[in-house]
Amino acid sequence: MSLATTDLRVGYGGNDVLRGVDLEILEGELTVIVGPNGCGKSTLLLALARVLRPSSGTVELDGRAVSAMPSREVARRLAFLPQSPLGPDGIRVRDLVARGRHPHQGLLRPLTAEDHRVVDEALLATDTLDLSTRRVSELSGGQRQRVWIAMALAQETPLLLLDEPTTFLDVAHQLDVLDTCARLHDDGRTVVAVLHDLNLAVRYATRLVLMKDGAVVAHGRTEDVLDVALVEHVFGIRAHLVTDPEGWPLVVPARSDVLARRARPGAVAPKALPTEPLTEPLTEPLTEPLTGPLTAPPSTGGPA
Ligand SMILES: Nc1ncnc2c1ncn2[C@@H]1O[C@H](COP(=O)(O)OP(=O)(O)OP(=O)(O)O)[C@@H](O)[C@H]1O
Repeated sequence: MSLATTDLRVGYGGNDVLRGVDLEILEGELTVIVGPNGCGKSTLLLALARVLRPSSGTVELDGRAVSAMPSREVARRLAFLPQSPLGPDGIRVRDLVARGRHPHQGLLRPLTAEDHRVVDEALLATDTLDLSTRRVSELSGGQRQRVWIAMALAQETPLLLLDEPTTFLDVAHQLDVLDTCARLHDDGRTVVAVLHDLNLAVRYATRLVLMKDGAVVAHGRTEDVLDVALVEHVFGIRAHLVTDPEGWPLVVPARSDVLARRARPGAVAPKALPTEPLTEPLTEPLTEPLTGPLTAPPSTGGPA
């Protein structure tokens, strides 16, 4: 299952957002697309999923132009979770997830036992089984997001395109969703996800795509692409590349000029976890209270 774009230009109302994107999504890889707000990540996914028609260039799925493929055939090969999916009014969780089976069902045929098994599996994988009789409209943002992911999983496609699947999720559920992506990848599926958390992207992606201003500025194996100068260029920030205690690379933004004026490094020292019951607050007060205006330049000029 390969997906590739050639000189892809696509946008809205006659204005191209993507400015000639050449990209190959390799089969069996977990590709993560990162880039600043408005750079065209969602637009790229919409074009890959055949929702947006290119103004020029092509998107090819297994060597065939997606624009020439019937919707049902595309839906059997790729599942697409958009950024803000909309479901029918009043639909319940299980019924929404079951809609993922549509490309596999005959016209007006009821769900088979196999369909029900796949729906159950998708609900289980996204920790939404206990929500199955609830109305989707009455769920929290994070619960709803997991239900939509379940629907995409129920489609059982070799290729999954997920636009910000971790939005609205607390950190534990973000990890659950990304672990699910990693498991799907381990099972041989091709996964493409847009993520905003660069560090989670680096942990989970086997391939990384960096976008800026409607163009792909770098793509390749995560370890080859990850470069602090590139991250600084793409996001317009200053950053440090460090290693976390488990050996993972970690991109840490350098403190902003505003933060640099607010406190000196070490003013609030991290404290080890207490072995005794807490008798005092975890945060230590500043040893020297701030007396100057918040906007005053640092007296020391920053860290030594
Ligand atoms: N429906 C639309 N009509 C007109 N312009 C649009 C539409 N959707 C997106 N755009 C514009 O296209 C550009 C790219 O948007 P896109 O949603 O692809 O960016 P993104 O990288 O996914 O951003 P974000 O990280 O904020 O989700 C932006 O300038 C945006 O304003």
